[in-house]
Amino acid sequence: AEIAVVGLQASGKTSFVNVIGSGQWSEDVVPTVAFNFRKVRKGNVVLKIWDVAGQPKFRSMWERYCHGVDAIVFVVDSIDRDKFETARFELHALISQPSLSGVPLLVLGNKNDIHGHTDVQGLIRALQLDKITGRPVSCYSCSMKSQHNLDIVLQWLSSRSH
Ligand SMILES: Nc1nc2c(ncn2[C@@H]2O[C@H](COP(=O)(O)OP(=O)(O)OP(=O)(O)O)[C@@H](O)[C@H]2O)c(=O)[nH]1
Ligand SMILES: [Mg+2]
Repeated sequence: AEIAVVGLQASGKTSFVNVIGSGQWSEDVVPTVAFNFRKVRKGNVVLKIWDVAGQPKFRSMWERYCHGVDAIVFVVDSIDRDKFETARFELHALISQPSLSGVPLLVLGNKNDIHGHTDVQGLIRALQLDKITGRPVSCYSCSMKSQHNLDIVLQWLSSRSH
């Protein structure tokens, strides 16, 4: 399956790819410039992953990397409520692109190892995920640090392969 990982800066996209790619968790990850590409083998599934940068100047590139993938993974920092509104805006702007119609969407509420994080119900409300139609949409709360829920995330991604 080919997957694009997008979301605001510091939400944990590169951490996600590192953890599922090599099991490697680190506190210091450098902010991504443009994108990284990585191939990850899980059982008999190969995931081709575009890890795209989240800083504002890179967001106009998201659509290009999402075009033609089997799934879009949108990572949210579930502790950083001040950024939910921007995340909602960027997510809806992205998926409203005609070129991305119907592409399955997985929203990850990351950093749930931190006390006070927003749960799945809160994320669905804050990001208005219930307004998204015409594609499969799932939302999980997870942590790259503790690896909580990464098994179901991988299962979801593997089921997108053909
Ligand atoms: N506590 C905690 N910190 C996390 C988690 N995931 C990522 N981080 C931290 O969040 C910071 C940003 O992580 P990155 O993976 O670089 O974020 P990114 O989304 O790739 O950022 P850009 O490349 O700038 O778009 C790093 O300091 C990580 O260690 C998590 O699950 N829990
Ligand atoms: Mg990154």
